[in-house]
Amino acid sequence: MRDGGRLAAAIEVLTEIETRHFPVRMALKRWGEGARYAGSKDRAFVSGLALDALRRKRSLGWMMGDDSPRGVVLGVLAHDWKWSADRVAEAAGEDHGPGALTDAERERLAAPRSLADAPAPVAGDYADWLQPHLARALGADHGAEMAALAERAPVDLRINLLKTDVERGGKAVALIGAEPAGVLDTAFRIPAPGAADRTPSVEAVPAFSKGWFEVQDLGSQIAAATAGPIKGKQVLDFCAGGGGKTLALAAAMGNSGQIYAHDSDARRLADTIRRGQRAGVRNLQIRSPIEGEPLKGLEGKLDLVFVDAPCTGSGTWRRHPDAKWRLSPDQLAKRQIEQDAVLADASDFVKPGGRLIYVTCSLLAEENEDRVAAFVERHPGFSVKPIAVAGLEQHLTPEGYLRLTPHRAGTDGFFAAVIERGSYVP
Ligand SMILES: C[S@@+](CC[C@H](N)C(=O)[O-])C[C@H]1O[C@@H](n2cnc3c(N)ncnc32)[C@H](O)[C@@H]1O
Repeated sequence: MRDGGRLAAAIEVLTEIETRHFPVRMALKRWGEGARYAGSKDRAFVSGLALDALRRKRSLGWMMGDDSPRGVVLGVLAHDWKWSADRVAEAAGEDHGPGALTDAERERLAAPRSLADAPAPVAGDYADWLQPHLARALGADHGAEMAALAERAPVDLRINLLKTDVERGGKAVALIGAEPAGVLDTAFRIPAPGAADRTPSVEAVPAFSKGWFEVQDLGSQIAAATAGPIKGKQVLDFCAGGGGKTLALAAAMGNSGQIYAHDSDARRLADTIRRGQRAGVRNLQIRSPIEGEPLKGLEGKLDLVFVDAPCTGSGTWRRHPDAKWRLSPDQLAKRQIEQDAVLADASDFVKPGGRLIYVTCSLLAEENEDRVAAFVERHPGFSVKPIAVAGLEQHLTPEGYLRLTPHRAGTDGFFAAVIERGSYVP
């Protein structure tokens, strides 16, 4: 495909998302199915362009004086991808392109409106209603944090110590451009690809098939690391989903003790079995809701119950930029109700003296500190225990919670709190 056709395709995908409310992955899939002539480079170009447009929809719309899919796509090319105005004009005017530039578009490409005059939610690319929530959670940094959240994300890898060591694993992932990510020895990073470039297909390398590494955001790896030393322990991953944290916890356990993976959605656990086998995990039991009462008998028995709670995912908007435009105040309120319920349910399984770890990939205090406060208020037998894991100090709040944000930590946004159950049982 020539560039003009690729631009037109990205505009078509964004229009489908706007008018039919499709998630971006589905809109891209539908376009791809109808575009058999498109090669892998074309697909990477179109998806990169559509995702970048979603990341900076409001700020680029402001700069271009046009927040339609076409206006924002032209804005990405000129202001993010740094194409010259002539190159944009040439591509737009090609056969199968989105149509020649208007005089107003040429003018805005050459002299965009200044973001210094834009309201904070426009400059920071988020919905107006989120302003007080983000200002509360991120304080004076919130402009820089939202700018970082509108960037492309790197690909982070976790070396799996059940199958290899950091040295051998590190050499294997160096072949796909990964370098140590910092914070954890086992974390490696492939920088985000630029403009129309593709991320290397990490799952195609032999070391991946051998289970030597997992693809996992550094923030998610650090959230799992808040568990500290857990060799030989009884651990329940209460919201295990596809198993990202389960596998990280299992690696820390070194196949000693027992890890149970549970989720209220049985379909989400299906992948966890396969992933656990590839990763060499031998102490994993899947507790699926298909079994009726999957956790019966574990009440009050676990050393650690890990709750990777359902949340707005506001910390992951670099990877899922369409989700930030779908989030509504109603959904935020609904997630909080679910979080209170899930914490209360999970707490039944913590043994006296054991720990509950509450994690979200949200930046919002309403889903984080507020939920922990509400839980300990209703459960007097539990109290917050400041996280004390070596190497994580710089990412802790004064209360001892983990708070990761894209600008400060270079990760997805994550929150974690350790809550201890008192050892006295009346
Ligand atoms: C953030 S995701 C988990 C991601 C997963 N831990 C990982 O690292 O890949 C939250 C999960 O919570 C599950 N969930 C929602 N409500 C639940 C409940 N009441 N009990 C258990 N799991 C629940 C969802 O099905 C979803 O898989």
